Amino acid sequence: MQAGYDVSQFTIATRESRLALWQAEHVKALLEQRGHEVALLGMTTRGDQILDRSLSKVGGKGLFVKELELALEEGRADLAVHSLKDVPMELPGGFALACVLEREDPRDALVSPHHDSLSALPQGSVVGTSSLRRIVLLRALRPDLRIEPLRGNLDTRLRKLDDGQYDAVVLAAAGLKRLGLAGRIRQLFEPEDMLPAAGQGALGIEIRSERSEVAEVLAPLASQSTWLCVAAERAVSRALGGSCSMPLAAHARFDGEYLQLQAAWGDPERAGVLVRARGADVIADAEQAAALGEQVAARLRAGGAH
Ligand SMILES: NCc1[nH]cc(CCC(=O)O)c1CC(=O)O
Repeated sequence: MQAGYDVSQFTIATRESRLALWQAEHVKALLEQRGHEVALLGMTTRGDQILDRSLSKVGGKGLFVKELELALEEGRADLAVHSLKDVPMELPGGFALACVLEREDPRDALVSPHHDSLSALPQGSVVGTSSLRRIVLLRALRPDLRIEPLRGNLDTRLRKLDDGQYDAVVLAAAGLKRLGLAGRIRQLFEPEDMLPAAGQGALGIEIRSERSEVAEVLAPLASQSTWLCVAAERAVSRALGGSCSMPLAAHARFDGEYLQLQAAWGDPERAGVLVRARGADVIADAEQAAALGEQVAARLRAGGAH
């Protein structure tokens, strides 16, 4: 144990969107069940403030985590809870992903006031999303749709849909379910049709690497099977230098022995160019999972991804 830290009491740094607060409260409750005292430190990040431009244009995933990392660095908080999908592949020096919790539904969902599925949308309907991954995958399924930018937290996106600005929007099922909004889902896309982003649906807990006593407290919250899946998914993204400006999808399934990994890459410059690759192997640890991810990334590259 390190001097100067009280290991029975923890502060969680969190963004203040309803989803981020739900996720932080979830981890708080899990730690409290184990007898720890936990406080939340809410903060606004640059990613929450910039709502008029797509993430890929303003600096990517790191925008949501930097302020939280500063709080960890300055000792104002001991851990930060993130949607793993928003966590960059390489953390800055001194920070570590201590724990990944069991994944919620990793699928994308269609929400629409008047239509039951993507295929039921009339020709030329307006679909809202700013995710480059969702844009290229939607184009592959329905080239006739008009895809319009949509940013903001979940509540903002649903409000814009309800205001009539879009015929449908595509959102992560996990966020909707966590906020009690599962009733708004009209269609859950099978991963084969709309391959999820690396880490989608999983929560990751970040700490300062030197705080091994915090890592020990978090260890019992971890899911080994989710850890192996996201190790493979994130390795695909890391190998391709993935960022928000690259349309990239990676999704793994693990049956306790065998890990199946699928990935897709779209050309940001040339609409319609979509490369898919897959791989599978018996996997026993995160290094092997990452190696499988690198293999699948190499297959994407061989198919034209760069
Ligand atoms: N990029 C924003 C974001 N980050 C995590 C989630 C949802 C929940 C998750 O994947 O854990 C969302 C919303 C969305 O993509 O619809």
